[in-house]
Amino acid sequence: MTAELIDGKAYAETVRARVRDRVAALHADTGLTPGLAVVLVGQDPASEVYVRSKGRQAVDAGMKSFEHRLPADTAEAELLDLIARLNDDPHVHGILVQLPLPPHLDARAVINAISPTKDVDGFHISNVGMVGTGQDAIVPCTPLGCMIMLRQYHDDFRGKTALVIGHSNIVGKPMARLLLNADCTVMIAHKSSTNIPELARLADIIVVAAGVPGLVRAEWIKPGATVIDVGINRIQRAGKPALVGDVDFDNVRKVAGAITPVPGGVGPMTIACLLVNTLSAFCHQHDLPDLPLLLDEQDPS
Ligand SMILES: Nc1nc2c(c(=O)[nH]1)N[C@@H](CN(C=O)c1ccc(C(=O)N[C@@H](CCC(=O)O)C(=O)O)cc1)CN2
Repeated sequence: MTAELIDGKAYAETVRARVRDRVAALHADTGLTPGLAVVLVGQDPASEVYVRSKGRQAVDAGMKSFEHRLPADTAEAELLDLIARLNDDPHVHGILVQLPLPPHLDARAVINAISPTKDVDGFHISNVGMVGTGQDAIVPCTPLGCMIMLRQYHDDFRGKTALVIGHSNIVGKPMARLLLNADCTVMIAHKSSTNIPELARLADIIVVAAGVPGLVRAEWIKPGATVIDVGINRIQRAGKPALVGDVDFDNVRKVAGAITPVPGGVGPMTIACLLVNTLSAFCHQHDLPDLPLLLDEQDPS
C-alpha cells in the first residue's frame, strides 16, 4: 500500500479562492473590506517569512493588511499600547502577534490583551475556553487546517481513535479538543510519554506536532491510518539543508492510508485558515453570515 498524499498546497488554494470570492461579494454588498493587522517583534528569519506571506495572502484575498514591525527590545507597555490601538481601530478586524516573542515579553499577557473578537489566532484565553467547552469560537489556524483536511478523509469521527503527539497551546491541545468536540476518541502524548508506539498502533488518525524529526515510525502505524505531520524541522541531510517533519515519511507512507508531506502539507493551510478566521471575525463584527468551513459546503452568498 502507498498512502494517498494529502496536498495541503492544493487545499490551501481552494480555501483562499473561497475566501477571495466571499470578500469580493461582501465588498460589493456592503462596501466594507476586512482588515488584518500582523505584529512582528524582532527579526526572527522564519517569522519574517511567515509575516510577509500573511500580509501578501491577505491582500491577494482582497483584504487590507496592516503590518507593524517593532524592534526586538520593544518594551511590553509599548506593545500593549499598540494592541489597544488596534483593538479600537474599526478598519482592523483581525489582530495577530507573530510567535515566538523575544524572551523579555510575556506572551500570555500580550495575547490576552487582544480583543477576543479580533483574536484571529484563536489564542486568547476566552477563545481557548470556548473551544475547550465545545462552543463556537475562533479556532487556532494550524489545527483548523488539520481538521479541514481530516474532514475530507473522515466524514464522521465517531468510533474513530486519534493520537495527538504534542501538547503545545497552539497545536496539540486545540487539535485534541477539536477532535474531541467531533466525538472522536482522543489520546494525547508528548515528549515525556513513554508509550507512544503502543498508543499509535491503536490510532486511525495521528497528528504529530512534537518538533522531533522522524519521530513517528512505520512500525507504529495502523494500516490505512491518516497521518498529519505538523512538524517543521530544519536539518542537514547528506551535507545539505533539508526541511523535514516529525514523521519518517518514506517508510510511513508505505503503511498509512493518507499522509501530509513536509513541506506542502499542513504549513500552507495555516495561513489559508488565518484568512478564514479574519473573514469570520469581520462577519461577526458586522453581523454578516459566516463562511462555512468545510470545503464541500455551499457558500451562503
Ligand atoms: N501568531 C502565530 N505565530 C505562529 C503561528 C501561528 O499560527 N500564529 N504558527 C507558526 C508559524 N506559522 C505561521 O505563523 C507558519 C509556519 C509554517 C508555514 C508553512 O507554510 N510552512 C511550509 C514550509 C515553509 C518553510 O520553508 O519554512 C510548509 O510546511 O510547507 C506557514 C506558517 C509559529 N508561529
